[in-house]
Amino acid sequence: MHLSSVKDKTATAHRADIAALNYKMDSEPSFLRTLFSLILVSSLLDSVLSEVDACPDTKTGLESLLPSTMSIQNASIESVYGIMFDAGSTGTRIHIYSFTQKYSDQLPELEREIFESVKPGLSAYADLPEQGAETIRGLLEVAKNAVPSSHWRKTPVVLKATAGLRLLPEKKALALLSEVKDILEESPFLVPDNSVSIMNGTYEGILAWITVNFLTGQLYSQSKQTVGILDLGGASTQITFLPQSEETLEQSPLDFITSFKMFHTTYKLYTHSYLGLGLKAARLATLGALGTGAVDKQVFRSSCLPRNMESMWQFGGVSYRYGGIENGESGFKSCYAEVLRVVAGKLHRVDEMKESTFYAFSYYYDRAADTNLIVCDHMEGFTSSSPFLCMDLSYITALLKEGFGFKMTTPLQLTKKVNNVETGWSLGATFLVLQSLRISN
Ligand SMILES: Nc1nc2c(ncn2[C@@H]2O[C@H](COP(=O)(O)OP(=O)(O)O)[C@@H](O)[C@H]2O)c(=O)[nH]1
Ligand SMILES: [Ca+2]
Repeated sequence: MHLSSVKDKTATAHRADIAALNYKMDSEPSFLRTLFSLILVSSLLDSVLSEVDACPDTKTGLESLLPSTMSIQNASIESVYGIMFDAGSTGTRIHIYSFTQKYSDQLPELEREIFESVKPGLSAYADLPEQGAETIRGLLEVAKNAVPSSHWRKTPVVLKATAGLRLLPEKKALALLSEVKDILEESPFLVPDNSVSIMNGTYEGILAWITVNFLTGQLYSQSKQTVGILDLGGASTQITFLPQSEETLEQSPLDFITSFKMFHTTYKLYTHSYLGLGLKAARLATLGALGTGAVDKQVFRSSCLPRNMESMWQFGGVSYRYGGIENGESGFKSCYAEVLRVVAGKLHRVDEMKESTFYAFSYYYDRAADTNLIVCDHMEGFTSSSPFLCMDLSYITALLKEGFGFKMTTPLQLTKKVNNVETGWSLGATFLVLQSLRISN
C-alpha cells in the first residue's frame, strides 16, 4: 500500500496535517484497501508558496492573470476582488477572493478567500425559480461585508451552474438563471456579460486542475510535475490530468483532449466530465430510480441499505422513497455487485492514469471524512443520519477501481483545501473572469 502526502510532492509546502483514515479492518478487505490507500490531507498547508517564478507575459491566455505567488501579508496595497458563485447540484457556494497588487507592473497575489454556502442547490427549485434565486441574496450579503464598499462597482460577480442544472429541462434551468441574473443586477457589484451560465463540463475539469496546480505551486515550478484532479460532485464527476505519454493522447477520444497555453507552456490536458455519475445521481441509478421522476408510492430498494429501513430522500427537487431488502440480501458483497452495474462500461481508461498523482476532493473527501468505520456488514447499527454511507463508499470504490481502473497502490490525495483555499474549479474560473475584464495585469 502506498501512502504519500502533499508535502512529498510540494517542495514549497512546509507543513501538511495528515490524518490517515481509521477503518475497521473486519469489513470486506478489498473495499478497505482501496479506501485505505486514500490519504486525508485534512486541509491546511498553512505555509505559503514562495519564491515562485513569475512570468508576466501579457500576450497569452491565462498566464497574464495568474497571481505570481500566494502570500498572506497585510495588504495596505491596492486590492482586487472577484466573486464566484458555484451553483452545484447539492448546494450553492460563494467564493470571494481578494488579490493584492503591490506594484502596477507586477502580477496580483492571491491574498485570501472567504467562503459560504447554502443548501439545497438551485436545481431543487426547478418549479420555483424566484424562490431559488432568493437563496443568492443572502450570499451576496456575505460579499458586501467582505468587499469594501469603495470596491463594489469594480468587483465582478459571476455564477456558474454545474450538473444539477445541466440535468434539468432547459426551460426550467433558463428560468432559474434568469431570476438569478436579476438578483445579481440588483447588487452593487459589477455584473459582466454572460455572468450567469451553465458551465461546460470540460471547463469544470480544466479550471479545477488550474486551481489545484496553482495552489500546490506546480504551475510555477520548472519541473512541471503537475497533479491530476478527481472531483466527485452530486450529479457529475470529472477527471483531468496532464498526459506524459503519446499513447494516452493517441488512445483518447478527441473530445477528451484540450489544449491551452499558460506560462509559456502549452498544456494538452486529458479531461472529461461524466454526467450522471456524481454520487447522488449514482444513488438513483443504484436504486433503479434514475429517470423515473416523482413515482408516487414506489419504494426503491437496495442491498446497500439496512434491511428494515424505509425512508424518503430528495434530489433535484424530486422525492424518492427508498429502503433495504427485507429478508433479502444485504452487505458489502451484494451492494458492490449493485454499484458495479452503475459504472460498468461507462468510463474511458488509459494506462497512464494508474501511475499518475491525483488530488481527489468534493465527495471523495466528504464521504471519507464521514467514515470512521465501514459498516456495510454491520448496517443494522446504522442511524438514520447516514443511511447511504455503505452505498456511497461502495460506489466510490467501484468508480475508482472498476471505472477509472486505479490500482490499489495508486496514491490519491484527499483534500478539501490547499493553503487554506478551497479546491475546486472556482479559483480557476475567477482567473478567467479577471482576465477577460482586464482587471488584473
Ligand atoms: N473542497 C470543496 N468541496 C466542495 C466545494 N464546493 C462543493 N464541494 C463539494 O462538492 C460536493 C457536491 O457536489 P456539487 O458541486 O453539489 O455537485 P455537482 O454539481 O455535480 O458538481 C460535496 O462533496 C461538496 O462538499 C468547495 O468549494 N470545496
Ligand atoms: Ca461541483
